[in-house]
Amino acid sequence: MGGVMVLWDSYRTKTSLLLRQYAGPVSLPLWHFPYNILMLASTATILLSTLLSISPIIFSGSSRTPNSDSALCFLPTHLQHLNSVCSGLSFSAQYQYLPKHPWPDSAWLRSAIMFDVKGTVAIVTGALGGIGRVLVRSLLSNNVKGVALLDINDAQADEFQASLEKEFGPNKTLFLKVDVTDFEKVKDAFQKCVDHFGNLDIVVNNAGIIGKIEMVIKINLLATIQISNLAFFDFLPKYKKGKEGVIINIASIAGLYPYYVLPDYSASKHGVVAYTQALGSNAHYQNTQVKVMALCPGGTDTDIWKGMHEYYQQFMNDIKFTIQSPEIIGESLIKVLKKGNNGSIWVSKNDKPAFEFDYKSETLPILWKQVS
Ligand SMILES: NC(=O)C1=CN([C@@H]2O[C@H](COP(=O)(O)OP(=O)(O)OC[C@H]3O[C@@H](n4cnc5c(N)ncnc54)[C@H](O)[C@@H]3O)[C@@H](O)[C@H]2O)C=CC1
Ligand SMILES: CCCCCC(=O)CC\C=C/C=C/C=C/[C@@H](O)[C@@H](O)CCCC(=O)O
Repeated sequence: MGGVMVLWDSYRTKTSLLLRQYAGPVSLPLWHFPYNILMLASTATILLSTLLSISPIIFSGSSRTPNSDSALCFLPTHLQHLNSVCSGLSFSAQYQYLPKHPWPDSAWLRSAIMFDVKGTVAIVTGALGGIGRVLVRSLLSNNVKGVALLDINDAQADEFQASLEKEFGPNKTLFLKVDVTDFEKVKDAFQKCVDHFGNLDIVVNNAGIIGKIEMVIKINLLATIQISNLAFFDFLPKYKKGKEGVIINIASIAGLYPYYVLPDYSASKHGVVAYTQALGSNAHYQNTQVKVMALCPGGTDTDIWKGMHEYYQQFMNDIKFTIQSPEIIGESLIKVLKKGNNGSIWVSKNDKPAFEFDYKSETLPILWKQVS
């Protein structure tokens, strides 16, 4: 490979490994330098290599905290070269994330590398609930080919499908009555979805409850893991229409902070977040080209709150958080689908569109406030 490569990563071992395996004639391992120095070094590299007419390859390898310091920067004209190099590096997911800094960027570049929702097929679990309905509508307004609606409750399925048909045209949805804890039925539903729509690109694990502990763990955590595995290993790699498939797990901000009002629910959602980050590592991505991300809503106005045990009701007033309208979760889903890095965790609260969760800046101040 001809060119200049600049690598930075908080994980020195991985970076060294990559250098050993892939580095070109000139490589600059910069793991201990502050971000600003790295950016300067990268700028100089781009300028120099452009002068010398060679291709600069500049990327970070931070798979754990894909945030501002994991920016991947390159010149549009070198995209092809980058593509070929990155595909051999298991880093291809990283260039979904475009820099939050003044590197060359363009509408063309973004559209060339963002996940394209148009024409895809999605499965949404818990599709008839408050958030589920919004997710389905949002996918359809973004021109997906079809959505399979999975829910244990079929009471309003016909009515909901009829309203979708009126809004988005015929044959866009397939309702399947499925309990997500019944894995055989889930597998059957996945196959029916593929038979019906011809492919499968997006799986949204949204079904969730508060209630009896066993059911909370089974539905919120176990079923999310089982369905993600089914999608990740069996269905998405085989049936995705484009380069990538995507799994989005709907967790909660109660999966990011210990939510003492609902300890078991909070535990189940922490599990979902941890599982998402683990399966969403680039070591897995390189085998399947499937991204795994989580979206964590804040308190949202749906029927889930009705399932709350009366013991916990007494604490509700202790926690001051705004209850947002479910609508914002639809917009957030599309943002995460298009822009999310593999393994990234997103928050959507207080009626604001999703932002990527950064443990360093978000968790520590709140935990500090709670203990002091
Ligand atoms: N509403 C809120 O404040 C927040 C909700 N969430 C999460 O969002 C997701 C959706 O919740 P909401 O729409 O608020 O609740 P919801 O109660 O309105 O909807 C949940 C849907 O899941 C379905 N469902 C329940 N058990 C199922 C099973 N075993 N198999 C298949 N479907 C099943 C229900 O029939 C219902 O349609 C859940 O995972 C929840 O934990 C996360 C953060 C905040
Ligand atoms: C009855 C609960 C229904 C379950 C639906 C949810 O997922 C609720 C999640 C909503 C609120 C969680 C609040 C957690 C609050 C605290 O841990 C707090 O200290 C963190 C606040 C930080 C923030 O606003 O992001």
